[in-house]
This record gives sequence, structure tokens and C-alpha cells, in this order.
Amino acid sequence: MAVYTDITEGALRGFLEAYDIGRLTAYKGIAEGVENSNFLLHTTEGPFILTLYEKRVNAADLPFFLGLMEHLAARGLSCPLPLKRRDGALLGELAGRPAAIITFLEGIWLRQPETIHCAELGRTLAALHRAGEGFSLTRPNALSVGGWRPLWARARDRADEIAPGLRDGIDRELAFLEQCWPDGLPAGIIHADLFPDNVFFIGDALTGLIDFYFACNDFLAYDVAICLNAWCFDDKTGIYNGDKGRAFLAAYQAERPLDERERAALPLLARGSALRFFLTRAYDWLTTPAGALVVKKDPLEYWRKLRFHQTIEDARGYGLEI
Ligand SMILES: Nc1ncnc2c1ncn2[C@@H]1O[C@H](COP(=O)(O)OP(=O)(O)O)[C@@H](O)[C@H]1O
Ligand SMILES: N[C@@H](CCOP(=O)(O)O)C(=O)O
Repeated sequence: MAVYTDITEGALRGFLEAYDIGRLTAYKGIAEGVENSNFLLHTTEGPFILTLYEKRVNAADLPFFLGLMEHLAARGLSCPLPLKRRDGALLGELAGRPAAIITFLEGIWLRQPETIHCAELGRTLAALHRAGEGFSLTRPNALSVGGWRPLWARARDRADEIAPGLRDGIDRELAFLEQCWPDGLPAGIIHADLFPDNVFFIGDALTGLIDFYFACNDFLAYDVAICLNAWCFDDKTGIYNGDKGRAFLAAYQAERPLDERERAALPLLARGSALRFFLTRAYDWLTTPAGALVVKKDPLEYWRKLRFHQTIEDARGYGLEI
């Protein structure tokens, strides 16, 4: 589920008066997603997505997220475009929450992406990195190395409830990554959460990217590492799929070749990004009340991925041709 805040038809109609998008004909809450409340609206002008931003999104970041979607769309990347109200603003308020309407993107996300989809992803991730150049706003990545220890502090004491030995294993990994985390790699706008549920396809063709609410400035290769984690492991066996990794990396590099430092850093970045998703999942796992409607994501999936990355000596282990 992701409808944390309910809306009434009357309030919605009032909210829509500020926009020029026709007359409301139907609306419904969207069950998927975890961060915000999303609704699918139908008006006489077509379908739209209404998002109410929930507590975990800092309202001060909204101009960055919405401005970024405008910037990327203007540079030809297929992503939702936030709609302007009649007064020119991109944000309004509904049911006590900051709210925006964005364009509806056609396509569906793939529960079991195949090698061909990983190649499409690689090409599009590089296009995103290029399209992000020149965006005037910046947002540091709160979920990079400096953010991990405070997050870990909120889960550490109970970590062994998830699996025995986790507390010590993560303590060691965190200390190692804090010591070895690279600096000075090529940086820019990254999506930072480009999981399959945020990438739409029609058939084998990628139709667009959604959910820019973790986007920030960081190493571009960190985004590459996030995608290796999210797309290139077999769901059922948990084993890294070298064909998918190779296809993803080759397609990315055809548009934006990784430099030597980025290649060398890839195993570390993959460990770090696995730790990042482990930590947010572990925190949610331990704090989401039983009976809550949100589907909790398994932190151990990312602990297993992290253990795999610990065995990788250089980027050839991911299928990168060197
Ligand atoms: N622009 C869009 N076009 C079509 N569907 C969308 C769009 N934005 C969101 N959705 C739908 O809403 C769901 C949740 O959106 P998402 O941005 O991932 O939410 P959250 O930020 O809460 O994780 C998506 O899986 C998709 O079904
Ligand atoms: N992709 C993250 C969780 C964030 O979910 P999203 O619905 O906002 O993409 C994870 O898998 O842990």
C-alpha cells in the first residue's frame, strides 16, 4: 500500500480548481510504493498521478525533486513532468500535505527483468546522468557513507533479532567502508533508487523512469552500483547473474564510459550501496508495527548481496570488460 493520507472527493475537486487539466471523472489510491500517498486521477484531459508527500520526505527538498523532473524531461529523458498550477506553482496542499500532480507514464514495471531489460536500463541510466548535467539545484546524498552510522545506530541493538551475528558483521563492514570509501570520483545527479519498480517498459522497450524522491548529487558510479544490486541478481537463487551485469555495464559504457578510478571503485561502491539498502530495510523491519499495510522489504536480501560483493576483487567480477 501507499495511501497514508486519505482524501475526499470534495477536497480533491477543490484542489484541482487550481489546475487546467479538465474535469475529474474518477480517482483511486495506488497500492504500490512505500514513501508517499499516490492516486491515479482520470480527468476529461486524460490520466494523471497525484502525490501527497508524506513525513519521510523533507518539504524543503520538493523544489529539487520537482525541478529535476522538469530539467530531465526538457532534456529528453522520459520521466513524469510536474504540472504547473494556474498561479505557476508546482506544489499545492491537500489534506494537510504538500501535493503535486505529475504526468502519467505509460508502461509497467517488470517483476523479473531479463538481460535485454538490463541493457535498456544501462543505456537509460547513462542518459539520465548526462541529462542531469547543468541542473542548478543540489542535494547532498543523506544515504551515502556519512549517513550510514546514524542510521545503523537506530537498528544496531536489535539487529540480531533479524539474524544472529548481524550486529558484528555490519559493525565490521561499516568500519571498513568508512575507512576505504573513495573520493573524487565523477559526480552529478543520481537517481539513487533505480529499482525495477521505478522503471517502466512496454514489451522490451523502456518507456520511462519514475520516483525521483531519493535523487541527489553523488558519484555517478554509485548509481551504477545500486542498479547492479537491484537488477543483476537472480530473485529466486540470490546468485549474481553475470550476463545481466555484462549487458547492463556494456550498455551504460556505450553512452558514458566509466573511467579507471570508477572501475576500480566498483566493488566498494557495490558493497556500500548494498549496505545502504540493508540499513533502511533493517530499520523499517524493526520499527514498522505489526499489521501496518506497508509490505516490509527483506533486509537479509541485501546482507547476502553484500557478502557476495565482499568476495569480488575487481570489476571483472561483475562482467565489466577491462
Ligand atoms: N508518473 C507515473 N505514471 C504512472 N504511474 C505512476 C507514476 N508515478 C507513480 N506511479 C504509480 O505509483 C506507484 C508508486 O509510485 P512511487 O513514486 O514509486 O511511490 P513511492 O515514492 O511512495 O515509492 C508506482 O509503482 C506506479 O504504479
Ligand atoms: N527501493 C528501496 C525502497 C524504496 O522503495 P520505492 O517504492 O520508493 O522504490 C528498497 O528496495 O529497499
